Amino acid sequence: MRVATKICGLSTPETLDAAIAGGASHVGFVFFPQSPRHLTFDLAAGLAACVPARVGRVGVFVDPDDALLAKAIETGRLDALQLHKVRGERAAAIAARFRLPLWIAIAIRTRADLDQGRGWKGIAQRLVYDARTPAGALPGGMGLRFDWKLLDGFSHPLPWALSGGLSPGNVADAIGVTGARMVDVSSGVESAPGVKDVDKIAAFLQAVARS
Ligand SMILES: O=C(O)c1ccccc1NCC(=O)[C@H](O)[C@H](O)COP(=O)(O)O
Repeated sequence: MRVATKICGLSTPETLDAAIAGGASHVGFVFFPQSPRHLTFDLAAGLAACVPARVGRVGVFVDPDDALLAKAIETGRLDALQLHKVRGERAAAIAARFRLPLWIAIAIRTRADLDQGRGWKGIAQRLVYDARTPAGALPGGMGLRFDWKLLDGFSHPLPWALSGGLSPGNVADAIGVTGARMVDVSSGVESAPGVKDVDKIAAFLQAVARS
């Protein structure tokens, strides 16, 4: 079965088209003003209108309030919400109010970090294993990877995606080592922070399709 791929942090029609044409299963729209990939609601609306029904639109948020979520869901026509730095109770309230699948980002540095995933059963639909970033840095999109061997033998409580520091050059290895059925990339398909590169997107998706 083909490995699903989310290309995250898209912000132009050309790079969105490259992701869709290359076979991405999901595209990620970031709603976090501190990020170089942050989308205005107008931009999100324009991009969302170009995404076919077979491709999922995932909104990426850092501890968002309801007003941001409501506007982003409406303009970005979101199919799922990826949440960073959100506690269980708050996430449950978001799920109850907005009735969309939750993808929870788990920041990984040690094997013990993986265990946090167990608390999300019954609240989230997917875990996104990403590398823990330094204090004060963005919680994602930093091109940092964790030790994939930490996933060896781990019994995953939920469907999961592998994220953090993936690139066209290492994604096949990453899939081979971890057995991931879904991968997520942002800076590995950029030429500068926030600037996606159509050739890198195509190369990444080709590498995934070959694995
Ligand atoms: O991408 C961002 O700017 C971002 C900002 C704040 C929270 C999350 C963010 N991205 C989340 C993602 O899903 C990225 O694809 C993931 O962290 C992997 O990024 P990278 O290591 O650059 O491939």
